[in-house]
Amino acid sequence: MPDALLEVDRISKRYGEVVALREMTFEVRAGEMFGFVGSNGAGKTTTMRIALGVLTADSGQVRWKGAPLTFETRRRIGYMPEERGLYPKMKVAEQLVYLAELHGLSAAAARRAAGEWIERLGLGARRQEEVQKLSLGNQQRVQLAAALVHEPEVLVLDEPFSGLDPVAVEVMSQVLREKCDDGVPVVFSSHQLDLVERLCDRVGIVRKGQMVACGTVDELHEGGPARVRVRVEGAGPRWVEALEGVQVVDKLNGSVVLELSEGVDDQAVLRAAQDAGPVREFAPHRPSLSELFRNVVTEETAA
Ligand SMILES: Nc1ncnc2c1ncn2[C@@H]1O[C@H](COP(=O)(O)OP(=O)(O)OP(=O)(O)O)[C@@H](O)[C@H]1O
Repeated sequence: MPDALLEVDRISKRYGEVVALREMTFEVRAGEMFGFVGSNGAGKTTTMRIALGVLTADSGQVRWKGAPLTFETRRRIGYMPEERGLYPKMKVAEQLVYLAELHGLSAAAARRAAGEWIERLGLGARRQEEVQKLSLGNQQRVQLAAALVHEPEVLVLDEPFSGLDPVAVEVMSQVLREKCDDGVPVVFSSHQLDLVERLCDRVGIVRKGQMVACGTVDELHEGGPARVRVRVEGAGPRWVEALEGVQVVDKLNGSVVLELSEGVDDQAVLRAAQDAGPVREFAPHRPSLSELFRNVVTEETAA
């Protein structure tokens, strides 16, 4: 397993009475895309702000390559804040050149990098427009360019996909994947779980300021109850209701997803299905990230 590049180690943070983070912990490795998911108010933005040094933690530590983050190492992070933070009256190209120079690039290198990202992100026709006059999605493209223009060694992006049209989602996904392939770790938060599942190597689910599950989607499911997806032609729900320790947890395009309690023999379920009618589908069911997330949120509500 490759070494962690960015480590968030037991970070806690309160805002007055509100406990925003409780020992939040995770790590991101070279070339890895890490998806950060959680309900509204779970603590994602707070974590990212602390990782960036925009906000200080009450306790815990953020490390880059094993050493605590310093002002210097923070400059190597490409950040896309949730509140976006562009200068509204500045023109697109001017803004990107300015931000690149702020990160230490020479004037010539800044102009070159800004020009490259403007083209890459499909902003060529907008380069001389004021940011405030752009559509929300285009402003977001500029924001991504701003996070990338100084060739960062790690990318931390707060909801980079929100509000983007499908083409922009693809452009952004490709850019992030390329960065990962170059070895740059990418962390991003999102409520679009299908997208997170499709793009990310690993996922962290945050609940009430804590990391409650972290790993690949397969790892997150490990140890969970067995599930099978079954489609019996022309059969209603009766045959399942008659089975002990089996319950329907989902319905998908004419199939049902069954959860089997420990000790239930899946072959007995198959036989019961065959008795009910012609079986057109019978397969192990791997839960989607949305399903896993729903389980966590349900636990939260029940807690
Ligand atoms: N400046 C602040 N003052 C007081 N409380 C705050 C402040 N910022 C955040 N909080 C609280 O801290 C908790 C974590 O908020 P945070 O914005 O980190 O969540 P989030 O996971 O990013 O949510 P969302 O998905 O809605 O963006 C919430 O309870 C929020 O109300």
